[in-house]
Amino acid sequence: MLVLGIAGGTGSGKTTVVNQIIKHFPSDEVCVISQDSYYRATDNLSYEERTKINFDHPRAIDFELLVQHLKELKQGKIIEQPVYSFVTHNRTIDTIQTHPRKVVIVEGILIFNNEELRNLFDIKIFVHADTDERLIRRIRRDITERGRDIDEVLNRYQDTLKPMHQQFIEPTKNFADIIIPNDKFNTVAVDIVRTVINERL
Ligand SMILES: Nc1ncnc2c1ncn2[C@@H]1O[C@H](COP(=O)(O)OP(=O)(O)O)[C@@H](O)[C@H]1O
Ligand SMILES: Nc1ccn([C@@H]2O[C@H](COP(=O)(O)O)[C@@H](O)[C@H]2O)c(=O)n1
Repeated sequence: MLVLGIAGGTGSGKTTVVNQIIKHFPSDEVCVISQDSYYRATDNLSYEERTKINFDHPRAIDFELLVQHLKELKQGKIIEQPVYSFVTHNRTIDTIQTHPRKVVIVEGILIFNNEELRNLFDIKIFVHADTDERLIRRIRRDITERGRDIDEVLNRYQDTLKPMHQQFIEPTKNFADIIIPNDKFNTVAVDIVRTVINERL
């Protein structure tokens, strides 16, 4: 099994890069785990209280469960990956059965921040896009796909997202084996990653 970690700031294009990588592999050879699925369950909080959570701080993530699940996949076990709702800001009651595959990809903003998780990756990739580009993408995506309005996105950006990115995400670029510049769609970099995967398998 080859485990890839793909990190990068919000809107850098992690999900897009993952989708470009996996479309060239048969579906029974690759699986994806998203850090977003592992936001902590907060059933004890009201919706109003959940909107105030700092979702860009490492403590918002259930790294214990994420590490446990990745270890179980490595042991050949099937896991129940949680399903998270960006609309309710909470885990849903659903899970996705995720099977161990030859290639396992873990993607998320903070995955290189946790040492135990970081040490489970065979290849570490950081997707980079400029700050203004990421903010533009985030505004578009969160309004069309995540049920937000412009004030929500900009307030969150100023209050937590930008400072947390500088403190917890950008420094982890130093852990990367490969940095993908993704201000424009970068098919060359994706081809290189696919070649590296094929060579290692
Ligand atoms: N290279 C790119 N050029 C233009 N838009 C992009 C690029 N990569 C991703 N996007 C768009 O930006 C938004 C955020 O991308 P996404 O892959 O979801 O980022 P992330 O997973 O890092 O938050 C999506 O709407 C996606 O289509
Ligand atoms: N309820 C939530 C939970 C997280 N976020 C934001 O998601 C970003 C990480 O996801 P990406 O797909 O963009 O990597 C992160 O920056 C959180 O602020 C949210 O808005 N609401």
